[in-house]
Amino acid sequence: MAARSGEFDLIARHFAPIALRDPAALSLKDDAAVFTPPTGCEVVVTTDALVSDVHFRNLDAPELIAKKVLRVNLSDLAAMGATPLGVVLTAGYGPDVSEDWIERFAKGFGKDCAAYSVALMGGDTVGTPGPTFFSLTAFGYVATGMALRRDQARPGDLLAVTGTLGDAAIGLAVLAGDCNDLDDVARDHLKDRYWLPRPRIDIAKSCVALGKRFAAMDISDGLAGDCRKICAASSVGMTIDRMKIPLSNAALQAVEHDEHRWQNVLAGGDDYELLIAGAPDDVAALGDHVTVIGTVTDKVGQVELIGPDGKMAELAPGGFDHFR
Ligand SMILES: Nc1ncnc2c1ncn2[C@@H]1O[C@H](COP(=O)(O)OP(=O)(O)OP(=O)(O)O)[C@@H](O)[C@H]1O
Ligand SMILES: Cc1ncc(C[n+]2csc(CCOP(=O)(O)O)c2C)c(N)n1
Ligand SMILES: [Mg+2]
Repeated sequence: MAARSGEFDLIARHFAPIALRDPAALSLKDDAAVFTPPTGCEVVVTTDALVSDVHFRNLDAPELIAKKVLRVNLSDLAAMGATPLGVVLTAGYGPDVSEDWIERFAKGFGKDCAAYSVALMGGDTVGTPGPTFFSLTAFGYVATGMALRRDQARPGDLLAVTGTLGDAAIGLAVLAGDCNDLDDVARDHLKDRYWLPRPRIDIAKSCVALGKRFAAMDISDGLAGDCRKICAASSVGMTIDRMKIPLSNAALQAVEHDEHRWQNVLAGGDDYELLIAGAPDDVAALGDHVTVIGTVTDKVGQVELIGPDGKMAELAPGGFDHFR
C-alpha cells in the first residue's frame, strides 16, 4: 500500500477544503468550533458511530460509506424536527485503509455536506489496529419548544411512516449474495437503499411547521423494536396493519417470492424512515408524504399486528440490538 500522509496533512488535504465553506470551523486550524444557532431556536445534538462490518461493509465504496455516516445522523436530527447546521467527524482508520480510500471518503462526504447544506465544523483523526470506524456528531436547530419527541403519542392517534420499509435490510441480503430470484432493477434499488438512507428532513420540518402535537422517531433498528420506544416513552400501545406497511416494488417482489422476508421488513432495520403519531386530522395534513399503518391504543406497551388474514397477534419484539 502507498504511504499515507501524516495525520495533519491528511486533515489539511482532504477535510479542510470541505470545512472552508463555513466560518464556524475556523478552517480546522483551532482547538474547537464556534457557532451561534438562529435566534428563537434551540440546538439539537445527536451522535452515531458506524463500524466496519457492523454498520457498513468493508468493501463498500468509500464515497457511499461517507454519505451513510452523515445521513444516519441527519436522520436523527430529522426525527427531532431539526434543520441540520453542522457536524464534527471522528475517523478511526484501520491498517488496510489507503490515502486513496480516505480521499474518496472525503470527496463523498464533502458532496453530501454541500447537498444537505451542512458545515463540517471539526473532528478528530486516529489510526486504529482494529476495524475502521466513524463517529459523527450532528448539530441542528428547531424553533424553541417545537422539537418532535417520542413521548407525545396519545391513544386515538394515527400511526404513519415515510417512504417504504424493509428495502435496506433486503438490500443487505442482496449484497450478501442472496435474493437471486429478484430482477436486476429490484436488486439495484434495494442495494441503493442500503447504501444511501434518505433522511426525511422536509417532512419532519412540515410536522414542526404545522405546530400540532406529533410524536416522531426515525426507524433505524427496525419497526418491531423501534415502535416500542414510542410506546414506552408515551405510555401507549399500537395496532399495526401489515397490509398497510408501504413496500417498494422491489420489496414487494421479495416478500411475494418468500414470505420469510417479512422479517426483514418488520425487524431488519437500516430504514431511516420516520415513524410519526398524531391526531387523525394532523396526520392527514401531512398529505401523501406519509402512509398510515395503524393506530395508537391505550394498551400500554402492547404492539399488535393485524396479519393478511385480518387476525390480530402480538408483534414479536425484534429489531437490531448490538448486544443480543
Ligand atoms: N453511551 C451513551 N451515553 C449517553 N447516552 C447514550 C449513550 N448511548 C446512547 N445514548 C442515548 O440513548 C438514547 C437512545 O440511543 P440510540 O443510539 O438507541 O438512539 P436511536 O435514535 O434510538 O438509534 P440510532 O442509534 O440508530 O440512531 C439517545 O438519547 C442517546 O443519546
Ligand atoms: C454490514 C452490515 N450493515 C448493516 C447491518 C444492519 N445493522 C447494523 S447496525 C443496525 C442498526 C442501526 O445501528 P445503531 O443502532 O448502532 O445506530 C443495523 C440495522 C448489518 N447487520 N451488517
Ligand atoms: Mg434515532
